[in-house]
Amino acid sequence: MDSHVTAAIQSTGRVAFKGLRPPPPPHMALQDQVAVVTGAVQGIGRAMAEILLRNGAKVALLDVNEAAGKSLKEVLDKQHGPERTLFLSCDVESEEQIRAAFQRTAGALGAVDIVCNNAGVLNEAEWEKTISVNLVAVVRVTYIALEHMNKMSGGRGGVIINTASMAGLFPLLSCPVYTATKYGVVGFTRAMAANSTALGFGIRFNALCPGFVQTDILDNIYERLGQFSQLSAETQVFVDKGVLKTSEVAEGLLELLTNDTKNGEALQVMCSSQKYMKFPVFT
Ligand SMILES: NC(=O)C1=CN([C@@H]2O[C@H](COP(=O)(O)OP(=O)(O)OC[C@H]3O[C@@H](n4cnc5c(N)ncnc54)[C@H](O)[C@@H]3O)[C@@H](O)[C@H]2O)C=CC1
Ligand SMILES: CCCCCC(=O)CC\C=C/C=C/C=C/[C@@H](O)[C@@H](O)CCCC(=O)O
Repeated sequence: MDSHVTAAIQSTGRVAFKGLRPPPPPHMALQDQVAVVTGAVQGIGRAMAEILLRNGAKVALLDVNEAAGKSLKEVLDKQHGPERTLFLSCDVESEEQIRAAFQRTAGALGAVDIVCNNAGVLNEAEWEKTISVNLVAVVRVTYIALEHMNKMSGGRGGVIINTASMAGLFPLLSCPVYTATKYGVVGFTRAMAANSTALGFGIRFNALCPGFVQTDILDNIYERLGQFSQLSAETQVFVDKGVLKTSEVAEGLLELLTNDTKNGEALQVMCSSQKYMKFPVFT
């Protein structure tokens, strides 16, 4: 039986039907934790911000899209109260803007406990931009986050979750550069996790690897694939097999945040299941 249904029966004493079931109880571990989410105003990032807020965290929403950021903040203020979120216009390609965003978050919401490196783009024609946002910026944000969170330099530790993709585990032939960035994110995450254990950062690092998700990234696939657009039909075949809702990806985030046994893992989020990637062991 679905575990949410089981939980609903236990908490209400009656059978809850799918679609009518009450929301799961909040994870107390996230209560009043301070999270920074990049690419937070729409798509997967927005669903991440929403699940964090529902579970009691305070969230700094970082994004380049100022108009969408301001209107999302208005919506979230009504649901959770104005003191629970902060919208910060921030381009993750700018070290200066990231530093300012972390300072403002710490000042307004408190010391940062959680970072979700989620901002990403897919444009095989502008492939240098794709590497810059999807991989270089993940490293940049992570190193600035370490200055705030590393237990070895006065921080209090925490969790960093990087949004990779199934394309970081299995190559998507229509977008080789996007695939390379996501393999890079998985590799960086695993290396930082091992570093953290070796050097005592007190920070867990994990990668979230969704399959196709219903967001704007799936619009205009043909244009996004540039010289590989002839393969768009092949990619569309994969898309037609099933597309996730952003809320399903957010459930994967919750698992990685709250399961404190996980460090250096890549969680595959697919339509039929969630499972941890089994990596070969190097001896
Ligand atoms: N939609 C999908 O099928 C999948 C998406 N992903 C990954 O999930 C992440 C989120 O993507 P989606 O929600 O699908 O896309 P989306 O396009 O809906 O959202 C991306 C967000 O990132 C922001 N952003 C882009 N460049 C930025 C920058 N330089 N600085 C700050 N913010 C920036 C955008 O303004 C937007 O709000 C990306 O890393 C993507 O690669 C992973 C697997 C599947
Ligand atoms: C061109 C649009 C890209 C959208 C952005 C993404 O990151 C999409 C996700 C990329 C790849 C998805 C692959 C999904 C594969 C699964 O359907 C399955 O074939 C993999 C099964 C692996 C397993 O079960 O071991």
